[in-house]
Amino acid sequence: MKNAGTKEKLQHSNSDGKENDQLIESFQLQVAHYKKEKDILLALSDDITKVRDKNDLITLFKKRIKGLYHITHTIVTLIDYKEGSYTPFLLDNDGSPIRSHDRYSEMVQSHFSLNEPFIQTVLKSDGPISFVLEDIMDKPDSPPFLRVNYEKGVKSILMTCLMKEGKPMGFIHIYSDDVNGFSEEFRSVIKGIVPQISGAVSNIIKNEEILNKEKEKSFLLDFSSAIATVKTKEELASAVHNALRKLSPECGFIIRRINEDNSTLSPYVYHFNKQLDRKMLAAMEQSRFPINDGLQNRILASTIPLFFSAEKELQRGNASGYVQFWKELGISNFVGIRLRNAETNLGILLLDIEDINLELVQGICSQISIAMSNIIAHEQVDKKQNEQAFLLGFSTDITLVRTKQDLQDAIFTVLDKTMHTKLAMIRVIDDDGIHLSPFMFDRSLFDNGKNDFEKMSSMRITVDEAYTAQVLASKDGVMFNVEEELRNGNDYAKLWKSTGLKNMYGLPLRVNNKPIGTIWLLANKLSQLIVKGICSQISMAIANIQANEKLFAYKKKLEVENDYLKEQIKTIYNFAEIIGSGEEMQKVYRLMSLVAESNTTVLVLGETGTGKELIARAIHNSSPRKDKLMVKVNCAALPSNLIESELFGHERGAFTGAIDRRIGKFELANNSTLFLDEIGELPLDAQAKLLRVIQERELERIGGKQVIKIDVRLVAATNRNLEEEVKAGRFRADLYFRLNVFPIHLPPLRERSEDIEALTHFFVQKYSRNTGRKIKKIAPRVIQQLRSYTWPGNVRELEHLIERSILLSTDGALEEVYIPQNTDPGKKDEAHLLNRSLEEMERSYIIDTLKRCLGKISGPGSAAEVLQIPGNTLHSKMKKLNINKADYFGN
Ligand SMILES: Nc1ncnc2c1ncn2[C@@H]1O[C@H](COP(=O)(O)OP(=O)(O)OP(=O)(O)O)[C@@H](O)[C@H]1O
Repeated sequence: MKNAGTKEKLQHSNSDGKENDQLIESFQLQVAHYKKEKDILLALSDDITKVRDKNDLITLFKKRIKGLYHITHTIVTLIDYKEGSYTPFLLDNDGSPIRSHDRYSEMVQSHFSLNEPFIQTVLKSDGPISFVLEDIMDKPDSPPFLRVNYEKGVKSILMTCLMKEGKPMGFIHIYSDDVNGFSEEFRSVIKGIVPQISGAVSNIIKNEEILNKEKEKSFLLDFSSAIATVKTKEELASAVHNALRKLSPECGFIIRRINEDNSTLSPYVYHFNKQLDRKMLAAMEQSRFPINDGLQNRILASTIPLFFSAEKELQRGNASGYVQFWKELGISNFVGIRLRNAETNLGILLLDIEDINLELVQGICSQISIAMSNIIAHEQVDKKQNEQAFLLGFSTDITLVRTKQDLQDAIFTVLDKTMHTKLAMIRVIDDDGIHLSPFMFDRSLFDNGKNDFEKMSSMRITVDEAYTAQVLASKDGVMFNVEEELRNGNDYAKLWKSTGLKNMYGLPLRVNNKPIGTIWLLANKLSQLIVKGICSQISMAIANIQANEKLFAYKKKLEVENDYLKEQIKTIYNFAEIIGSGEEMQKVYRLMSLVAESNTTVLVLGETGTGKELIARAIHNSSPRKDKLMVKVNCAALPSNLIESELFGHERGAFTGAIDRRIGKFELANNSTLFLDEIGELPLDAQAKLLRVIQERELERIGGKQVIKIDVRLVAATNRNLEEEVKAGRFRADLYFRLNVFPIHLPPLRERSEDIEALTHFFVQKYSRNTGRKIKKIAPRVIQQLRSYTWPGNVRELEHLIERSILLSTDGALEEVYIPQNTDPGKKDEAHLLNRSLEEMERSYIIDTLKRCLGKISGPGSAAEVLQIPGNTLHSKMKKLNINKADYFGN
């Protein structure tokens, strides 16, 4: 249009030379103008091609365009079609007046509507379009930035669309403080460079996207390597905090974990940059927030992060205290994302953030989920190990339990201190099999409800009582929720409630699968493993205490009926082959007579050579099983690889070398007695197998499939201190329990020197017969010598000594015995002796001798005779050394 007009003018002014000259001049000016415009365009387009990022573009506006034309500032906005708005993308407004406007930062962050008439005009215009601000700024719907500019002295604006693939992608806004600030040339230049600037902006956006993607990738890589080393909750909290800080410095977070009840969530780890009220925080940490609160359940069900407003949640009626808490902290909006490993929901992540990069947060969440599953798995393993260690400790404590008081101490220590659990009651089933009597309880528990407790604990209930029956019928016990029971009208629950604990656990106590009572524990929570372990230990201990109590009662009774029983022992039980009638052996006979006829397991304890096997045989021979042979296993003599096959037998081909089927000792002893000699020597793995067979009273041969029921009475013997062995971990506590049902202690020979004479006669007779040397007389000196020796090898040693001495005897008389001079125990004593004064040694030697001579000071068989000093001398020595009757008859 412009060119056509100039040509017309040229043709009209041909007649007038001056006018013509002017025209030519004007034409030349125009041409010069176009040339300049073209040069500017060329130079600018050259510069635009070099634009790589936002800064380059800003420099282009700031330095190049501002250098050519008088403008105040330039802004590039981008269109968001989804939102129907446009928003600032790039600002060249360094020295511009509007920076000092109050609403400047608001403008920079605003999204302006695409629907308003002003911007619609720009969109429809073919090329740059300018406006005088005063004309348009106050029209309804005009964008506020027009007025903001005007208020800072800006007068006009030139706008043009940036295009991408034939569609507007944004706008260039150019401002001037002159009402007619935009010349034709300027418009033309801007129009000329718009396509290139559009291209440059597209490239910048693309580059920024790539850059952001790279940043995300490296962020996630950093986070994943930080989280790979996380082992504890604390480390997880700090890894998440460090990562989130990079995304948004003020971002607080909380991870909640789904509780074992599967219906609530509790805080797991968290971090807030706010000042938190400690009390509130502690309350929050303890809380269990129901999953189905309309927020947590939505997060857990959603594959994508969800945005929430605290205010709206409260309006909606979300009753979970945490929303109010968050609001009070000043958190108005937050994002919730589920934490899930494989198909399992672990918990949720809540972020105090308004704007998030979805992909990034999802990446973070999957890393957190993995770390969390690992930590939980670790925690579970630790917990199991602790529980097992705890049970082991408990089992050692229980091993030492002899009395009710011991058991009470052990239980209270363990339950109260370690498990935060209270023993409400142990009831045991009476002999009638119907009633249950209170056995033990923690009185302190019921301080608030003393009367109720007295009333209830004195009640003798039966096995049919509803709660007891339910517990006895259960496999692993029943848990009663105190509140629920209270609502259901359970009379006991009032009492339970007074303790402040949440649950009552009723558990059956069983020995050999036979119910012996119930135990009632109050706790907030109890682990299955611990409950089971403790119950079986306590059951065993109660059974042992009961057996001991019965034994004690029997003993008492026996003392009263001593004479009668002595007679009975003689007539009914034939322990003829056992020599010794002193007080110590009488005690042994009494115990034997008590247990012989039953099927009770007997544990014979005593030093080597004290006659344990002899006692075992006597018990068998006095039992109803006497018609079958007693089967003996020497546990110390079994090669470890054959123990199992020896005890339980094997099938043909069960292992290399198993050519034939073999019947084990257990099977062999069916309906008879199995004597397990030297049981303390049995290796631990064999102990476990033995325990199983004893418990279940059935076995399978190695390599066999058939379960064989056995009816075997067990008698075990050892010269070891099994309690010590249990403590040292060499003997299983549970096996010890099974064996220690009825212990019989055999006294060492040195403690029953009153039997030495009878034993000597017995062995002299036995070996006279065997060797054909008839001994008619034993010198009294010999007996004295034998009584004064300590007999570390006990009766066996005496037996061998007599056998040897007979061979060396002459003339049918035993005049001499060859007692060893130095024995090991003597050596042990040496060190002890060296530390004692001569007087002390003399004193204790005289007391020992007096004891052995049953207090006889002078005359035949007396201490004076043994010491080879006159009786008077011994008397005066005793006086000098202050030896009284009580010293040698005291114990
Ligand atoms: N009171 C006794 N009367 C008669 N003989 C006895 C008596 N006590 C032990 N003996 C004899 O002493 C020897 C050793 O006894 P036994 O083998 O029963 O002892 P033990 O305690 O089982 O020994 P170890 O612990 O070494 O196996 C046997 O010959 C036994 O007959």
